[in-house]
Amino acid sequence: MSMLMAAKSTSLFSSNPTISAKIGQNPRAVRSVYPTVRMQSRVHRLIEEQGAVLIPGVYDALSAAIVQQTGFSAALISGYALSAVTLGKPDFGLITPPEMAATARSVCAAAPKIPIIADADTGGGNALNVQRTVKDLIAAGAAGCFLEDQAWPKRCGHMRGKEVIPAEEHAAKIASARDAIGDADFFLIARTDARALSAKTGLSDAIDRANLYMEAGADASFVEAPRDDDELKEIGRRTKGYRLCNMLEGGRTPLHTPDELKEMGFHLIAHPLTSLYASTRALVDVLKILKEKGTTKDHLEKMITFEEFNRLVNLDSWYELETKYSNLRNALGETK
Ligand SMILES: C[C@](O)(C(=O)O)[C@H](CC(=O)O)C(=O)O
Ligand SMILES: [Mg+2]
Repeated sequence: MSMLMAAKSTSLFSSNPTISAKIGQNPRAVRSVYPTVRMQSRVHRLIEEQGAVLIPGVYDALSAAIVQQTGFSAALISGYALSAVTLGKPDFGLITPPEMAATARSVCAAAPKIPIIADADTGGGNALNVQRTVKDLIAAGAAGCFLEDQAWPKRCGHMRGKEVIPAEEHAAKIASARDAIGDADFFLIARTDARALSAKTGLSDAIDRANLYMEAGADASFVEAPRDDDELKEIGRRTKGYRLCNMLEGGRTPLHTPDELKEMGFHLIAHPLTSLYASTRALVDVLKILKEKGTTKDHLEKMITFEEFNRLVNLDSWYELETKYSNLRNALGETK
């Protein structure tokens, strides 16, 4: 747990029937349920150190190990990418929370030095389901999650045909996630997909939702799929607290560097699909060559070498362990 603990989060929402009742009558009553100063998590610390944290997406242990070895200070497990590598299917609400938690376990083990943020999609149902989902991710070693306000089954934020649940219902899910987090070192990112719902009011609805979710207990907001730089800047000006910006190659939002996005007011810069799209491109290209030519002998530059790959998975350390225990076994045999 972080040494920078500023103040413990207080769980008033579930324990205070007056507040619960008020929230039932008036969604805005969720305001100030949580104190603004909460425990400093690993992700808070990174934001404080770097201003804007660049976070590539991963989808399995190997991609996570590569991200860590490349020197990134955090990674996120993309639901889109997990659906692709697990099922070979689009991000259409097909992946379940236990599948994400199982992936989080192997990803966190493979990249133990960096915080891992998991994509919790809609949290697996209502405010109660959210608690199981968040606790499973914490147990898996994750350092945070996204929780979005799409109706289930959800779909990728840059695809057409999205729907959202009422803002107050998602605010209650955020408050429930905050309760489930308790004192754990876990950063909660509330995402809204409302921008896509109306050309006229979508952006201001999304900004209002982001602010409501912050008041309900999120650590950062994530307005999905803004369409241009003016929208990015407006989100930076009008939403409270920390903000995530999603950089999807081929998506609706223009791509920018972390410095440019920091200038516009963003603190977490997600690149969820860079690894998936790059590895898929590489596979498509090299398999085409193999199919056409029947051999890769003139195209070895398309692949990592045997030596490089073995270094990546730290093969030497396994030889060292093998030697250590076979020496021990031999030494024990000699003392008989
Ligand atoms: C970030 C995201 O939730 C993911 O699953 O990676 C996706 C991907 C993307 O379209 O950027 C999403 O935005 O829905
Ligand atoms: Mg997703």
